[in-house]
Amino acid sequence: MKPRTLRVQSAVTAFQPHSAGDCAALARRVGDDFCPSLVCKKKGNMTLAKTIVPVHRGDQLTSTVTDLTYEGMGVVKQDGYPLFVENALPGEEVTVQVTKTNKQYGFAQLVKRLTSSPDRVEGEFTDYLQTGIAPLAHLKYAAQLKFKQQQVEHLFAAQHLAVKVLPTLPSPVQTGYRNKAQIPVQMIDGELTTGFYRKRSHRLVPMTDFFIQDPRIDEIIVTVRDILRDLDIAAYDERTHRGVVRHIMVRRGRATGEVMVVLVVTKVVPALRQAADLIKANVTDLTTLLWNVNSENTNVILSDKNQMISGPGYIEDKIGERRFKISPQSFFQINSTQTPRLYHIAQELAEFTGKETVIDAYSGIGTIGLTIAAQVKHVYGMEVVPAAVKDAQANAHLNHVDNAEYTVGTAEAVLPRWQKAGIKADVCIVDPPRKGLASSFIDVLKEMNVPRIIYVSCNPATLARDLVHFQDLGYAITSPTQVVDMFPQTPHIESVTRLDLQEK
Ligand SMILES: C[S@@+](CC[C@H](N)C(=O)[O-])C[C@H]1O[C@@H](n2cnc3c(N)ncnc32)[C@H](O)[C@@H]1O
Repeated sequence: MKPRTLRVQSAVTAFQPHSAGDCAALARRVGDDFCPSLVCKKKGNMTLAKTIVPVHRGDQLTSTVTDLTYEGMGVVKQDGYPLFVENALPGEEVTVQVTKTNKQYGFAQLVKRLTSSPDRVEGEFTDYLQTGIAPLAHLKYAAQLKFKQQQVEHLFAAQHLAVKVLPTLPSPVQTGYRNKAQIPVQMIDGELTTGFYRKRSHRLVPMTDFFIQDPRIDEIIVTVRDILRDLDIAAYDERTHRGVVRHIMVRRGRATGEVMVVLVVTKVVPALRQAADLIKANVTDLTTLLWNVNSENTNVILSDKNQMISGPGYIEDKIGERRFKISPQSFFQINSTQTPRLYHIAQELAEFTGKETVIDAYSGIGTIGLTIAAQVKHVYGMEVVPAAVKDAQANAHLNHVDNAEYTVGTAEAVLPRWQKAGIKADVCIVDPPRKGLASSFIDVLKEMNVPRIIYVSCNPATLARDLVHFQDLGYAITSPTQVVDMFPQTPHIESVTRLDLQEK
């Protein structure tokens, strides 16, 4: 198809007669569904503007990138209609071709970069950008840190939250930092192939260097892949539901060097016995090997069915001076060099005196609670994954901590039980997953009059929502938000904020 070439800006003003397409552009500029032009209004012509898209698939346009989305894509606008473009940075002049349009926004592909941003890292990052492994790999690290701080500022401003956001704390290690990999496999040209899914798809981009993972983990994945290839063990095909291996998962303790290999399989076939022998012989630093049997038609990677093949079924790693047992299903912070710094910030903000009863909500394997246990009177933790709670209990023992206890259950179900039991907490540290806190959980914290909250967040959008809820209930945000870069080269944002219940 021959590309249509478009003008970049429409010159319509509020008083000029204009076409339906221009109505759409004007409406978008003021963020309304209807054309705001006085000419239209006079005529009573309230065009439903958002249904008109000013570009079509195949169109080419040349424009300046105005912004970077929270997913790290450049934004180019045609008459106010945003197009998202991979590998395009703010300030760069680009020619793009439209690949897809929706009502509110579209996607376009870079055809040519006419100017380069001073923040651009020279190099070829296409695989990382298109799979979403490292969507910010093309942005200099200092600019990544600024981008994350600004993302939080924008989200707070949108919720009218007057909270200062401190400059992002850089990660000591910016590539090769991930201590865990969950790598999908597919048959490509008859061979079991490792890689990563192209964004918004399950099409595998073949890959063996995963850039942000511990390089030893990358080596182990290739070793395991070659063993599976030699034994003709097929990758699972989610369209036909045939094949065996779905994912290769590897965890490696940064401080201990202990290695866990988990093959996620649909069924345990006889050839896996030989695979086990070869993995044990060739992964010389192997600590434990498991099969995780997942026969469901699902995007969830691990089932709860582990079959132990060798070793104890877990590895150990250290955060600061403490040692932690980590099972396959348990959450463990993936950036081991930055985790102690994140916890230290939370601890400093809490200003413990030794007399506090602390709730460690969303406690995982107990890493936060056990890190602070020596500075407080008692820790109560709750966590939804039973294996993680077992690990937390074992970790209390391992670290000679006798003032911490852990309960299985959702935070929103366990907290009301503790309220009924008369538990009085001085501080609650929350560290929820990306969906943030259940609103009923926040309500119960207020009913229990928990005076101080330390909010460790991995999603500033839900953080902003939850801070508004806390404020509405009488909490004040009493610290700036400290952004901590746990995920270099990616747009993921971790932060810590303190709130205090205000006296009436
Ligand atoms: C971001 S992790 C934090 C874990 C731990 N604080 C740490 O630093 O390692 C969130 C944890 O919340 C758990 N989780 C998810 N939803 C939950 C819920 N509704 N109630 C309790 N725990 C939940 C997850 O299994 C995970 O262990």
